[in-house]
Amino acid sequence: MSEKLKVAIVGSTGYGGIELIRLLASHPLVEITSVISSSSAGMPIAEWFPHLTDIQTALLDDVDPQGIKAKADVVFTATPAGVAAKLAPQLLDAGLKVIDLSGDFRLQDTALYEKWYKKTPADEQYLKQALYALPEINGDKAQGASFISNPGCFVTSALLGLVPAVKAGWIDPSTIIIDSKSGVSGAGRGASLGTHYSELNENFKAYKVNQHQHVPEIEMVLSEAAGQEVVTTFTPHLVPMTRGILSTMYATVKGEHNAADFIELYKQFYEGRQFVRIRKEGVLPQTKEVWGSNYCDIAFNYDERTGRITIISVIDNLVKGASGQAIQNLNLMMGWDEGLGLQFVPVYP
Ligand SMILES: NC(=O)C1=CN([C@@H]2O[C@H](COP(=O)(O)OP(=O)(O)OC[C@H]3O[C@@H](n4cnc5c(N)ncnc54)[C@H](OP(=O)(O)O)[C@@H]3O)[C@@H](O)[C@H]2O)C=CC1
Ligand SMILES: CC(=O)N[C@@H](CCC(=O)OP(=O)(O)O)C(=O)O
Repeated sequence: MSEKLKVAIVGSTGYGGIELIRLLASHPLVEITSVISSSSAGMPIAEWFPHLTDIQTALLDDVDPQGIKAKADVVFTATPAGVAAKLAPQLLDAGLKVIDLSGDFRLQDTALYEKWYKKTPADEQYLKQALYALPEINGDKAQGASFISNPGCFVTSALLGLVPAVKAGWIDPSTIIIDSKSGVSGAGRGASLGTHYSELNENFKAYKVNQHQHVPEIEMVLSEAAGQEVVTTFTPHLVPMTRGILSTMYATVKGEHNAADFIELYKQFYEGRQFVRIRKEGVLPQTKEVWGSNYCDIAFNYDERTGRITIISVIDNLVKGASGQAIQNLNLMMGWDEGLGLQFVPVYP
């Protein structure tokens, strides 16, 4: 058998990094050769995360681009906003291929990044090198890429549900409203006031209404699909569950199209793609039905009284919303089947 591709993970002790380790452990063509930590180098990762005992026995490495290059060919950066903006250029200069899970390279417009992320943007020279890749929408461009920017979790759930209808001109893009609910692992592993148990348990709240950093990313892709500038209303919510995003999208239908027509349109659009499943009419998706998997399940309801379509999508934020999608992008980058190492049946119940 030919040698496996060597990959490294920066941010391996965070939720996205730990999920990369879980998923890549059964990837047939990939070997994790370095797990990296900015705060705990030298420590065995399994000591911190005992669920990795006998699975990932390596010691955590330093964040050292040359050292990473000595061990790996591809590196995932699963780091907080602002970190990859500085680190990815060093990794690229060291000769590594990079897949960044953060928002640092998703927006080409640096002023837009500064406005929504409130961080210093990446150097434009490196921004231009990044390919923003949502596999089912523009994944055909990923093969041979050296630097991929992975989409956001809310963004993935919203765009997979909206792009086919926008591209077909079946909905009025100016009427789109996106209402998303996320499990708390979406906020990462770090403790914060808003995410600890007694604040979260038995609670349900909206946050960053029309101010979430995913707004410009959603609008960037919808505008391209529509061929005109699209602005949207986006409200994220935090739900007291660990994993999962459910997005409900509303829009006014243009022309005569009912739910059955939408089902047919989406089936055609996603034909041959492994990870988008279109539901039968009346079978609404639940987050549990994609838990631990790379699937995005989508359903439709058309209301004749209002002329609006309601589109509901579910994903696991840590898989299709982050690490699974990053591996799907790695597969496409390498020219492999996009589903390699990702064909998990959702965990149920
Ligand atoms: N959680 C989710 O559902 C999703 C997350 N994302 C994005 O992916 C990225 C990672 O998210 P997530 O794993 O949840 O976040 P976490 O906060 O759980 O983990 C981030 C990790 O980054 C490491 N880190 C922090 N600062 C640095 C630094 N200066 N240099 C190198 N490493 C650093 C930390 O580990 P250490 O101290 O060991 O270095 C930490 O464990 C974020 O940008 C997030 O927005 C995107 C989609 C979904
Ligand atoms: C529940 C929760 O807090 N979710 C995170 C989404 C994290 C994410 O996807 O981060 P990027 O900015 O890298 O896209 C949030 O709302 O900020």
